[in-house]
Amino acid sequence: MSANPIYLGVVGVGGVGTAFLSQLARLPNAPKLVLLARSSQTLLAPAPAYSPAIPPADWAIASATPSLTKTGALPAEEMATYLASAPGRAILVDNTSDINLARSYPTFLKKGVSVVTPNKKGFSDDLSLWKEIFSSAAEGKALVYHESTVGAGLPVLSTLKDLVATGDEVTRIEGVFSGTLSFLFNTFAPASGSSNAQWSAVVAQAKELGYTEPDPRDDLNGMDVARKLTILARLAGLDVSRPDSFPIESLIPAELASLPSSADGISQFMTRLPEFDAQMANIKDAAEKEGKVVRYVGSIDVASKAVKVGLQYFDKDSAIAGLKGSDNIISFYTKRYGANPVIVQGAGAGGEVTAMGVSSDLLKVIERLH
Ligand SMILES: NC(=O)C1=CN([C@@H]2O[C@H](COP(=O)(O)OP(=O)(O)OC[C@H]3O[C@@H](n4cnc5c(N)ncnc54)[C@H](OP(=O)(O)O)[C@@H]3O)[C@@H](O)[C@H]2O)C=CC1
Ligand SMILES: N[C@@H](CC=O)C(=O)O
Ligand code: NA
Repeated sequence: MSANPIYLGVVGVGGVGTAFLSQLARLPNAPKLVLLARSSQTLLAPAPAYSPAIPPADWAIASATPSLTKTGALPAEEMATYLASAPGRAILVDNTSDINLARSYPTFLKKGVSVVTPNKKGFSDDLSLWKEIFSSAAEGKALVYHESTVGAGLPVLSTLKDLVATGDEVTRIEGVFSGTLSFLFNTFAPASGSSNAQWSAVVAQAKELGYTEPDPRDDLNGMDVARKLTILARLAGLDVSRPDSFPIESLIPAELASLPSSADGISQFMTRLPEFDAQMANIKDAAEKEGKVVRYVGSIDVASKAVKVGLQYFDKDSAIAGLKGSDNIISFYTKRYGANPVIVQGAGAGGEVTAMGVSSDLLKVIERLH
């Protein structure tokens, strides 16, 4: 451990959070884990010494550790104060998809607590929140990294930031931005061979594999892709006001659109989805009749400020049609690279690959805080 230890708070121990904790345990010179929280419970290393630290292990092991302070859910303000009062620089890792925690990033940042997260909500909601996050970071001399908000651990944001920072002009960004929707269409309507899989069964499989958002309707309604495009558009210099400020094609059957957003609503949705398998089969068949496959894609045209999210047909021998598993493919067209785009491709969802983006961001913050 270095002479100036860094203190870490981690919120969220689901698919990504658990994989992140196991990666944290293997990092050289890992920061001291002093706060670990899930929706209704919080573990703290006792102040004022912030010692003993919490072992970077899964929730069951960490919460069985003696000598930790255990409480219920802590308000974000209290977490920020606890981390900011540690005897060294502190970092919050938010592994939830909670909009309220994301709205509190400015509170952490103004107090000098850096933020690392795969949570898209803070960076894709109102433009005012985006601006407040970065002005608060400047005010608190803290850092913000969110690579896994687009393309999971794939180097999507770092590539775009490097292109922009070195004076290239990004003209267009396009591709497949959802690991879940990629997996669904690659499995349900493969470009080679055939599949008898029912849409609802593949949705259940994507949820089981940890590809979907905590609420899979956020993937199927196109909002997850819209949020990613909002983040990319903003980094490319466009002032997108909100993720619903452009048209988004939803794959949620109209009859299921008004189910509640609660856990019970998710379970009702998953139970009733098989009733609508024929609708998705029709979409697949319509593409097949033209000798093509259907895929869910997005694009940003920087000059016209047009952002599009929805279904499109592709030739079976195209790169997008040939994607496998949960792969994303993201093409950056720029002035410098001309007609041949910079392409980033690989798994775009899953606990381990998403946690990798969080862990590598954490390493960048640690390096830059010293
Ligand atoms: N899964 C993936 O492939 C990818 C995920 N992401 C993003 O990563 C984040 C996490 O996803 P994932 O791990 O799959 O989600 P999960 O649903 O598996 O886990 C979410 C975790 O957050 C906790 N949580 C939720 N709300 C709060 C809150 N208000 N306070 C404290 N803890 C809370 C939950 O607590 P509890 O355990 O008590 O329920 C749970 O531990 C999301 O923002 C997602 O968009 C990004 C890229 C890819
Ligand atoms: N649910 C998302 C997870 C990554 O952002 C997806 O499927 O792409
Ligand atoms: Na990424």
